[in-house]
Amino acid sequence: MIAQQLRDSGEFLALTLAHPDGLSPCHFTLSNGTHVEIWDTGVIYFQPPQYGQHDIVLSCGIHGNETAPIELCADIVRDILTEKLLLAERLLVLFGNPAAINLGKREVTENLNRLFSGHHSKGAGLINAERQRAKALEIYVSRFYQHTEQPRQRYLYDLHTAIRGSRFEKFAVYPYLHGQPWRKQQLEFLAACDVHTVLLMQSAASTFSYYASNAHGADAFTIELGKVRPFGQNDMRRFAQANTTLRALLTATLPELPAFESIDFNIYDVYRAINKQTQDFKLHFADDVENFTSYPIGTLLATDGDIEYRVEREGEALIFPNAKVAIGQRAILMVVPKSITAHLK
Ligand SMILES: O=C(O)CCC(=O)N[C@@H](CCC(=O)O)C(=O)O
Ligand SMILES: [Zn+2]
Repeated sequence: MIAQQLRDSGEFLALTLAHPDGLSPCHFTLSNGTHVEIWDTGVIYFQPPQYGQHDIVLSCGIHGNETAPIELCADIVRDILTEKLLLAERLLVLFGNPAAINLGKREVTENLNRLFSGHHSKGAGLINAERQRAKALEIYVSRFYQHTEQPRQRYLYDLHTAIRGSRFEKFAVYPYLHGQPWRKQQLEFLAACDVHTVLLMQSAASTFSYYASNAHGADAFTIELGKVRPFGQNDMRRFAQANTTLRALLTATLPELPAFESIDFNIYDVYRAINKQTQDFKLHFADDVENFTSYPIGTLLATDGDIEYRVEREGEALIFPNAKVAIGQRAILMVVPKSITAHLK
């Protein structure tokens, strides 16, 4: 019944949103031979009869109000289920937080993207749906990657949108690699997605992309596609290149990509994170100040009780400023331009 519905309509997102708290596993095979398994609400696995060397996880809706990537992934899933897109790689698609998507909110109780790498079970433990979901998503990603002993290339692209506008509308966060070189080929792939701005994290994080990178050796990124808008209000033409390039990866039709040239990129080092320590945390710039804005050295950025945070370095720019985060969490990332011709592989 569900299988037939999905084959006809391809509406896995609608099915997910109708069952935000869980969906019984089921599986079926499309007439083109692609095997489909639903592992849970928002969790769908595809295995084509012949597949290449790439194990690809596409995730979206880790934050419920970041709708452009949800629309993009829902379209890809629909096209696979209705056999318009002939998959050539193993693929796991995740709609991260269905209950938050239904509410049109970033989170229900807690920020899901701060709960990975076991953070879901720290402190009070698995006390809410987001903590349980983070743990379940880790299990699904592990199951997907551990399918075979043979070495395969693992990817995870976690698609988001930023709360604010951004001077560079599309950008990626490259998780901390613990001193390993950044991958040129992945930067070329991002450029093909029309993502030319990359932030290099310098420390471990509790995000989904860091988890996939660190725990599974995946090439993993958080990719920001524009600004938060309600469903139906996204100009998807702005993400057409990301859509086309991801589909080319899935169908093994990616053309040879232009070679990495540092001139094509804005690369930034994440130089420091400012964490909120008290309820008095306050930003000293307007809500419409965009990501990547920089101010002269000494400018007051934020106060937290008696603590003042000022611009420390020439060219330092602000990313993801948000005074509403929970105490203890990052309220701004500060980045500085970097040249990375060395330390690439
Ligand atoms: O615009 C914002 O303030 C947040 C947008 C967003 O959700 N970004 C991710 C980035 C994750 C990472 O650092 O890799 C997040 O904050 O979870
Ligand atoms: Zn997000």
